[in-house]
Amino acid sequence: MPESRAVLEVDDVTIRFGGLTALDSVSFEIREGEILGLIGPNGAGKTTCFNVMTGVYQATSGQVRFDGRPLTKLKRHKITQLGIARTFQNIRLFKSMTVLENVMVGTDANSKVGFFDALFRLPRHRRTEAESLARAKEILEVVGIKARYDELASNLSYGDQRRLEIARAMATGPKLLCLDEPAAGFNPAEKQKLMELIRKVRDEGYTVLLIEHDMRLVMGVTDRIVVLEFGKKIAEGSPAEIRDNPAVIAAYLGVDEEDAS
Ligand SMILES: Nc1ncnc2c1ncn2[C@@H]1O[C@H](COP(=O)(O)OP(=O)(O)OP(=O)(O)O)[C@@H](O)[C@H]1O
Repeated sequence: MPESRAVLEVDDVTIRFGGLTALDSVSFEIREGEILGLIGPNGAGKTTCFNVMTGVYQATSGQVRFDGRPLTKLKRHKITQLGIARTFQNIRLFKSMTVLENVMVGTDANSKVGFFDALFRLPRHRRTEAESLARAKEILEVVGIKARYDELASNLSYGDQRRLEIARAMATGPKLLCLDEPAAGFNPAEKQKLMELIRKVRDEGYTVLLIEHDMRLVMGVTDRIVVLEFGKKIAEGSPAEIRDNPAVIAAYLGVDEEDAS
C-alpha cells in the first residue's frame, strides 16, 4: 500500500526553556488517516511537542508544518481553523451547558457564517444552524452519548465527559485530532471501549495523534509510534517494532541500552 501524504510535519524542532532543552531536533510526520502514538517516560517532552503543534508554544528552532503550511507565529484559534483540534488531560468542558450545546460550540467555531447573518437570522444562518445541529447529533452518536444530549455536561459520568471532550473536538471538523491522555482515570473496561472509539473515529476519516501512558492501549490502537526520551526521538515504527526496540525497553526500564539487549 502506498504511504499516504503527511498531514503534519515536525521538522527538526528544538524547544528550550531557559537551560532546559525540552525538545531536541525532533522530526516526524503524521500521515493522513493514521493513528500515531507519541509516547515516552515522564518528562520526555510529549506535552511540549503537543503544545508546539497546537500553537501553545513556539519552537526555538525548526518548524511544524500543517498541510504544508508553517504554523510558526499563528494564533491558537487560527490553528483550530486550519484543522487541528485537541482534547486536554484535565477535562475542560462547559459544565453548565448541555451535552449538545458543548458540541455545538465546536460546530459553530467552524461555521463560515458571518456576524450579520447571525444577527438578522438570515436564511444562510438558519440553514447553518440546522446543519450544525444535525452534525452535532451525528457526532454524539459516533462517540456513543447521543441519548444524553439534553443533560448538563456536569451530570455525565467521568468516562462520558471524556467522550464529550472528544466529540467537541471532532465538531470543529479537524483534519487532525490530538488526544492528550484520553484514558487517564479509566478502568480496563473503559479503556477497551476507548480503543474501539478511537478506531471508530479514525474510520470516520479523522487522522489521530494519541499521547497516552497506557502501553496496552497505545500498542493496541495505533498504526505507528514515535518514542521520545529526554527531548530526543529515540525510535519510530509499528507497535511490534517499538515493543521489541532495545532503546525503548531501556528508556522504560531506566537501564543502559546494552544491559537491556
Ligand atoms: N513551560 C515550561 N517551562 C519550563 N520547563 C518546561 C515547560 N514545559 C515543560 N517543561 C519541561 O520540559 C520537559 C518536558 O516536559 P513535558 O511536559 O513535555 O514532558 P512529558 O513527556 O509530557 O511528561 P509527562 O508524561 O510527565 O506529562 C520537562 O523537564 C518539563 O519540566
